[in-house]
Amino acid sequence: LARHLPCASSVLLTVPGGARGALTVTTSLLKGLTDGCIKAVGRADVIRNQFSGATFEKVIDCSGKCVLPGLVDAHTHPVWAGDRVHEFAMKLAGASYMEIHQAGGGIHFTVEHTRKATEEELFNTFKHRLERMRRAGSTLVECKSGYGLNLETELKMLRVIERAKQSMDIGISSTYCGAHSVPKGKTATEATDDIINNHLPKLKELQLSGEIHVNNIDVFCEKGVFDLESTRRILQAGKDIGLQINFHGDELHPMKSAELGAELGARAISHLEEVSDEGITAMARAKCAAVLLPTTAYMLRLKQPQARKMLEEGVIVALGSDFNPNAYCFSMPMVMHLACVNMKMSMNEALVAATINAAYALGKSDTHGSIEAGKQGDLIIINSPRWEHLIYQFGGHEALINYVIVKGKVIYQNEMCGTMSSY
Ligand SMILES: N=CN[C@@H](CCC(=O)O)C(=O)O
Ligand SMILES: [Zn+2]
Repeated sequence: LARHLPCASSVLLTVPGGARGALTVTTSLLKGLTDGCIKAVGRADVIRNQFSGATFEKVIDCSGKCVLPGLVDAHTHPVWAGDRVHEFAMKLAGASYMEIHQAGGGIHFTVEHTRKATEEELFNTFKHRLERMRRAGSTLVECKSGYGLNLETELKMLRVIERAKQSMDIGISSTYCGAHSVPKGKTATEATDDIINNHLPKLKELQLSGEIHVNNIDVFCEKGVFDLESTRRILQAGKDIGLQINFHGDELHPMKSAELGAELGARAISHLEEVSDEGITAMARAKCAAVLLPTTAYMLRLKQPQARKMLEEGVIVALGSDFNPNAYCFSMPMVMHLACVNMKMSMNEALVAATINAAYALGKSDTHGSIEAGKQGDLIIINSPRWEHLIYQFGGHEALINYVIVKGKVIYQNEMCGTMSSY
């Protein structure tokens, strides 16, 4: 069924844990998704023989199309109320991200609105955003809390994420990000103590009772937000209750976040525009993934993270949309395009970063991120015989993504894709 699969990239081979893409597969057929998992990948004739007695609920003819792994978005902030389009105008007029933040806008603005919103309102907008992400090809998404900053609202956000995890056909890795900003009225040390003494024990209790299932702990390690010492304390306390460390670091100022993350055994660090050379070496050695966020560097006109140097040094480079009220982008195809043009990644490297390496950043590369027998059947089908069109057609994915399949179930079929290829 599948005519083309993406070709291998050397980056892929650096992924530890035996994770590989479908990229060594020279097959022309993929068939037989049951129990949500891929049963076999191989040549058409071999698979036909192997499954000659089997029946299929649905057979999709992929002649002239490409089958790719579902895209993995390794960094999003999708639960919030109140947009910040007015701040976009301020930034275009010259205000910096930190100027707006320090004047009480930015994250603080969103916190004010999110605290006031009901759980139902937050769930409805979140659901709609996840649907838009799926239509852009994402089948596994990391979702953060972080617009509550007090225990009550952080838990409200985590419950909303949990509800989507249980009820929607999309993979979610959830992240507690109570240290996204220092709440008004508290110092960073007071906020750190509150998180360690109140938030995390409650989280542990809810994890144990099975009410929520949080995967990662996050901190915004930045000058004027949480310094290195507070970051260390929070991340260590999160690790102690079983969460994977996955945090914001070295974005606007060099903080030695990468060095800290490598030392603490972080699974991933995001942003890294200001990472040091030593930080890059430490991340490569510690197999700590770098989650690069091209939309943010673009939107805020930041210096680009050094993707090429990271790749050359063997860092596992992943990509995320960073969807949030500052960077309003749902689309991993757009993110891959920006990564290629602005960060000088090749298209193969960008695809690897948006699939298997992003899955690695979430601790899920054994089950997600590539087309392999035994892995979860998360796929997208592109209406073009060359998969590179997904990146090349900037903003064109709406007409290119023909099907989105999660756990072997078609969850989106695009009526815009007729009989003609979209190229
Ligand atoms: N840098 C910190 N957090 C977000 C921005 C969140 C916001 O501005 O609301 C980010 O990853 O870009
Ligand atoms: Zn972020």
